Amino acid sequence: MTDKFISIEGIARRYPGAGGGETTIFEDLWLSMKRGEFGCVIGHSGCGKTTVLNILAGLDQPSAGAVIVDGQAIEGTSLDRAVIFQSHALLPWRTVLGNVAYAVTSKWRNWDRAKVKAHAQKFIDLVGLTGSEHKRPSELSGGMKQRVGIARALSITPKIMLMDEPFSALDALTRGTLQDEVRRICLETGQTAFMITHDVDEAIYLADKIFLMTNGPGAVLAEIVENPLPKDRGRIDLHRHPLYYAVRNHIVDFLVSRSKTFAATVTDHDPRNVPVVRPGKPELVVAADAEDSIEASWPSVARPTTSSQG
Ligand SMILES: Nc1ncnc2c1ncn2[C@@H]1O[C@H](COP(=O)(O)OP(=O)(O)OP(=O)(O)O)[C@@H](O)[C@H]1O
Repeated sequence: MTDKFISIEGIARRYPGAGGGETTIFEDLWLSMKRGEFGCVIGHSGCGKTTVLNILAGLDQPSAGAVIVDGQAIEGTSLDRAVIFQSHALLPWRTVLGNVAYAVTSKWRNWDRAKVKAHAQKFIDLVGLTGSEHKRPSELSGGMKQRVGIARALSITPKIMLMDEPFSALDALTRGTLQDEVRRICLETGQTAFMITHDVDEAIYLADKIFLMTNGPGAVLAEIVENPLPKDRGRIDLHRHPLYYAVRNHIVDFLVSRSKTFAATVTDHDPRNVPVVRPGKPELVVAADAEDSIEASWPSVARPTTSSQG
């Protein structure tokens, strides 16, 4: 299937360097996602993850290349693409309801107050904040603020939800609960999501695809890991799945060693055909179209298989 809902096509980002030259953060980056997929980007600090997300959001422009979303090249920001940052960025003088309603009104300017309120309330309920509608951000915990950010993002029914380490400032318990919420909502609503994380387990729990970037400057998308765990995985027993360590070890090994040595050791890397890796999955899959038909046949652990993202 070649349904590219998001298509990042050969983007680069360069900045003026010291001494009049240029620093290339990343170059010739190609990446695609299907509608309803959850993608996570993993890579070391400075490789350009936030830059890629900002370009997708329309907050930054690539020095080369283009980004196509739902068949249209993106130009600037759009209510089709909602961003959730690490810091919640709520309006401090507005209540929970006021913050969400503000976003709703910016999308549907001709809606009357009752309609805006009912719509905002639906998303406040969805993220578990029923009863806190009239609290201001200063009266909320970090996790609650982030829930408001999620409700606000979802309330404008974006085509893509973009998240830049949304849970990294939260304690482990709250982070886990919010991961569960985001996963549930994305599965229930078919939301397409693109998220940056440094947390390997978070990526394995949430993502369908995990994009591995090498170290910058001059970073490249080295591999796309297709999550071999079943869709109905749970956070608590994730580590008990027979394929869990295969996928986890693969990603950790990339971060610990291959992300640093990639440029020197992989001489035939084709940025347009980045290897798609399925750790632990048997060597059955060749074409993306064939995947659905074999999806049910999870085996015991085998070695990783690769194809190309096409
Ligand atoms: N406006 C700018 N001018 C010059 N360099 C910049 C600018 N913005 C970002 N950079 C550089 O681009 C590189 C990539 O930054 P980016 O924030 O995208 O990395 P990241 O992978 O998200 O890092 P982290 O994991 O630490 O958040 C960094 O080296 C950063 O210093």
